[in-house]
Amino acid sequence: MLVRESLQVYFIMGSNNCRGEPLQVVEQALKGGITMFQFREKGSGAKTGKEKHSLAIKLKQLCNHYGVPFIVNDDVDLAVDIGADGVHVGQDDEPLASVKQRCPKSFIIGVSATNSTEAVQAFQAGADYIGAGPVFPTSTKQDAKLPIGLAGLEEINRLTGETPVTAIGGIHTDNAADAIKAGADGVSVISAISQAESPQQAAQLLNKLTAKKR
Ligand SMILES: Cc1ncsc1CCOP(=O)(O)O
Ligand SMILES: C=C1C=NC(C(F)(F)F)=NC1=N
Ligand SMILES: [Mg+2]
Repeated sequence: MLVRESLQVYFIMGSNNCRGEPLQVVEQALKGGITMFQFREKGSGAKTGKEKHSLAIKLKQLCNHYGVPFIVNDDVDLAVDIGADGVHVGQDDEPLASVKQRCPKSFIIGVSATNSTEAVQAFQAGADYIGAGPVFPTSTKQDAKLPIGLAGLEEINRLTGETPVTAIGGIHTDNAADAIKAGADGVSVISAISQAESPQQAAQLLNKLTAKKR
């Protein structure tokens, strides 16, 4: 499976990001055509321990059923333990080299970058993909840094060579195509799908807006 293709519509969610039942929201998003899913159980009201573990397993099974890669945010031990397809780590998490040592060779390992320096470091460390952002203002991540804008996204894409890049932060149907035009290989969203009236329709529309002209 090519990571670049899987990055087209990358839905990220935790139980505290959605109004409804997490499993129902993710199933709708899968039906709508998300191409990768990240379990990000973080922030106020997030589950922990056994509750988090069992939700992760249920969501992984759902993604497996739809043939969509299942990625765990931050929690490397959980990702390895439940047989996820990969893990996403931030700058202040464990360094990529040591994460790699603890994960199966087949793991997809993604790294966050909030500026060009971090993006180049991730590229040089051999990240399988880079999450560049926040591109636009977002209220979903409490400690999000200053938005880098489309110019910042373009610069990161210029500097990271062949490493796939996904744009994250305030991405919605009105700016998703701009992110692709700025060179991103795909978009990552939380609220655009998790807070949508119909997560399925939101996913469908984002899939259309991010399809690369062949
Ligand atoms: C996890 C994360 N990292 C940078 S911005 C962000 C939150 C994105 O949420 P939304 O898609 O609702 O703006
Ligand atoms: C903070 C994050 C930044 N980027 C990404 C992704 F979109 F997956 F690359 N996920 C995160 N959790
Ligand atoms: Mg690139």
